[in-house]
Amino acid sequence: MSSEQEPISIETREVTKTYGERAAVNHVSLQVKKGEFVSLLGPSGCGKTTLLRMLGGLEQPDQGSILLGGRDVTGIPAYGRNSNMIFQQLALFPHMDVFNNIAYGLKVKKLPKADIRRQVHEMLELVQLGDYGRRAVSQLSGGQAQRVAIARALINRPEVLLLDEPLSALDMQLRLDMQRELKRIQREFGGTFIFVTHDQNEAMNMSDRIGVMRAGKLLQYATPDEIYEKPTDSFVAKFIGDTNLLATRVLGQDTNGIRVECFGYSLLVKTGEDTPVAIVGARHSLSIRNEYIRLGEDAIPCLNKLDGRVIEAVYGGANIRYTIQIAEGFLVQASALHQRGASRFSPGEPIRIGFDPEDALLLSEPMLQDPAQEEGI
Ligand SMILES: Nc1ncnc2c1ncn2[C@@H]1O[C@H](COP(=O)(O)OP(=O)(O)OP(=O)(O)O)[C@@H](O)[C@H]1O
Repeated sequence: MSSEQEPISIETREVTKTYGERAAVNHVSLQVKKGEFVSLLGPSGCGKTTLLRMLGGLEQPDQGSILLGGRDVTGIPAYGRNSNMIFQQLALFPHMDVFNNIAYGLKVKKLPKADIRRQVHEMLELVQLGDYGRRAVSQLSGGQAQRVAIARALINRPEVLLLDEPLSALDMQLRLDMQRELKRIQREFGGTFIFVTHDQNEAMNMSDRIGVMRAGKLLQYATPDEIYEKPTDSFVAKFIGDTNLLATRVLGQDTNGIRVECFGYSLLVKTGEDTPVAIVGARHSLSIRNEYIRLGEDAIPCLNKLDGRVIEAVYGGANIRYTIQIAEGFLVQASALHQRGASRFSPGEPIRIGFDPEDALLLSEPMLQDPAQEEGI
């Protein structure tokens, strides 16, 4: 089946929401397929929560439309939609036990008691809290409370479950456990989940697709692999993973690739389907992931080689992170696997670095400034 034919769970078409003068969400179009786990990722204030709230009917767009299960639900409030939402504050009913918290949605629908009991038990099994039905919610750990909130949100079998940073209040270890747990639940339940986070690792670990947002715009919507390997612009490249963005000028193009100039070096870059058309003299950012930079003897076979000096070497367990100065104002960050017996380089040491054309990506827009500094990330 082609991706065009796969059923769409939820879709936005050119959705815009403005507060005062400012578009919190600006002409965003995206499609989420049934059974997908999608993350909306971006720095604080980029509009992720506003978009999620519009998907759930808690806010209404000023422009554009939203389709849920193929039906236009624009303008329909949350209670009229077959979606459900989990927030960072879980808001479990404190006076009810776990069973009754989960059963609530079915009781409102006035389902027969036996059906409610059976479905609540199925949900308790799904979230691995089989014996906790009679437990007061005040006696749950943070992770258990999360599971109850998930079970309560799923019991009505929503077309889509919307999650607004539900793990951000948990400590690191529990957060990692809950990431795995949430993925397992989503797989077993077979539902569509849309998850808001500003944590790139969380988004990379969990998602089938990630929507990267900035200042209300959806910059890129693709699989974690694609976003990492083929970011569409310097903001995405910098926000996901660690990368060097070099300011370059196109010298020319031949069958081997595009040749660019950077601080007096002539570098060869591979052309790909997304590579911008090479116009001689045009300025483009070149993105090279820190881990794709080879150091010392490893740089010898590389087609692009530069000479510099180690400024800093930071030991990080599995990796060593080097800052290398190639020229005044030209610093490169490299991350080398820390293996027993492998060469290590010390601050002050001259060093040769290299990279192959296919390990660098020429981005379509010129580098004006460091996007990470601009956003304060
Ligand atoms: N009810 C509102 N009234 C006025 N402005 C709002 C309102 N809700 C959000 N905004 C503004 O819209 C922009 C996007 O906010 P939103 O909460 O969607 O961002 P976010 O990416 O989820 O950020 P965070 O990660 O900090 O929650 C921000 O500039 C915010 O101040």
